[in-house]
Amino acid sequence: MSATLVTNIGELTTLDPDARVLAGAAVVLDRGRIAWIGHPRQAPATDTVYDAGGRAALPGWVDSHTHLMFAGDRAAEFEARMAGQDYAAGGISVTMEATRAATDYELTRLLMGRVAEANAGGTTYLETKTGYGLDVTEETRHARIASTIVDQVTYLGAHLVPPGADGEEYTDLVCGDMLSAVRPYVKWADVFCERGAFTEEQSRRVLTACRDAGLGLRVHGNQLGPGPGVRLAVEFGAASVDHVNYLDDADVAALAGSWSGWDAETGTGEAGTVATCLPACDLSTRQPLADGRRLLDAGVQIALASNCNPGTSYTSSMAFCVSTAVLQMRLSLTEALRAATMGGALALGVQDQVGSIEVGKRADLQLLNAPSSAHLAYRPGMPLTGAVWRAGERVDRIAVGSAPLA
Ligand SMILES: N=CN[C@@H](CCC(=O)O)C(=O)O
Ligand SMILES: [Zn+2]
Repeated sequence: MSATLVTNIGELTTLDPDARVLAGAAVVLDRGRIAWIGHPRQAPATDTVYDAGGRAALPGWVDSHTHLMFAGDRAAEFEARMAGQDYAAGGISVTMEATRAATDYELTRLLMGRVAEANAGGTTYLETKTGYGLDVTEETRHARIASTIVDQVTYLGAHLVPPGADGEEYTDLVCGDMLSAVRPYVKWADVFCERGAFTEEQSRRVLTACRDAGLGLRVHGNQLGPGPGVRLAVEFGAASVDHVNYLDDADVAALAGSWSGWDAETGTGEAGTVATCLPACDLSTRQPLADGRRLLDAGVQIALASNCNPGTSYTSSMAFCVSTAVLQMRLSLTEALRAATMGGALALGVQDQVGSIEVGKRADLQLLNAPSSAHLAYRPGMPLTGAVWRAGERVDRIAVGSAPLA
């Protein structure tokens, strides 16, 4: 792989610990890493030069919460919701049926198409979950396929008790044979702790078994109403709790307390539980937007993620999440950019590798078709992604769609 100089960058938002924003900068990408940052006139010689033409550059998005391993869609459910029906966890079983019926080839193609779409929108680091298999064979198949395509895979056997199964027996399976079978392919485990999905007691069993199996933990919590998800996540030292739409003062205090050993100035210390806000999902389910402002003001580290899935958030656009966070959640642009990059990296435990433009980190960056990153919120919905490099390679030019019609 040859070294590339990206030069004539109008505004370089590094999101490094000093929050440096450089005017008229250049970056060298070498062997998949960021090798140099500075003034174009001092740049070392490279094989390739890319003239950014005064465009803005920033780190690639880190999307720490997706459910990309699925077949089929649920447009009819979406339309019914827009006509007034509430979202219910039971819709997951519709996707389970379609996904179980898809071949390995079909699932691989669908997942690769979705990753390509995300890359083309500036996402360079992706987590995805299982959770539409819901039996030992299918959860394992989905985890195996996903592990060959995305950066990190999360085991979500505890997404829904499949139709016809007994909740307690199914929880035993999630904690037993299913966990053993998926274990080689996953780094994290998650549980949907919510009315209509898994109870506090069942969630506790899942988190205990998965922790004992050496997996890092995350929780879907407080999405559809107040509940024990946030409290459990903090108690178990989960890396993140995601959704966080309905929080009481004790939930916010627990999350803030988990960050007491963290130095926000330097971005070092003992990480707590990241609160992951999913604004695209909140809009698509007509839930109140997660109160990222309140969480930040309390000292909680937050992430923004797409939650791309066919039920509640069929978009992988992190730019859309960033504009919504600024326009509707009252985050500053810098707070939103940080949450969509370093916040996601923290939630995935890879803050030393990705999430900012710093020498030594993976060469993940995006150029905007705009002179400053403010345009992401200033011109919402516009096609602002210019060029995207992941580990030093361009990934924005793959013409592949995620939803083949035949
Ligand atoms: N809340 C649980 N899981 C997904 C929705 C999955 C679905 O409805 O298919 C979510 O994060 O929103
Ligand atoms: Zn989710």
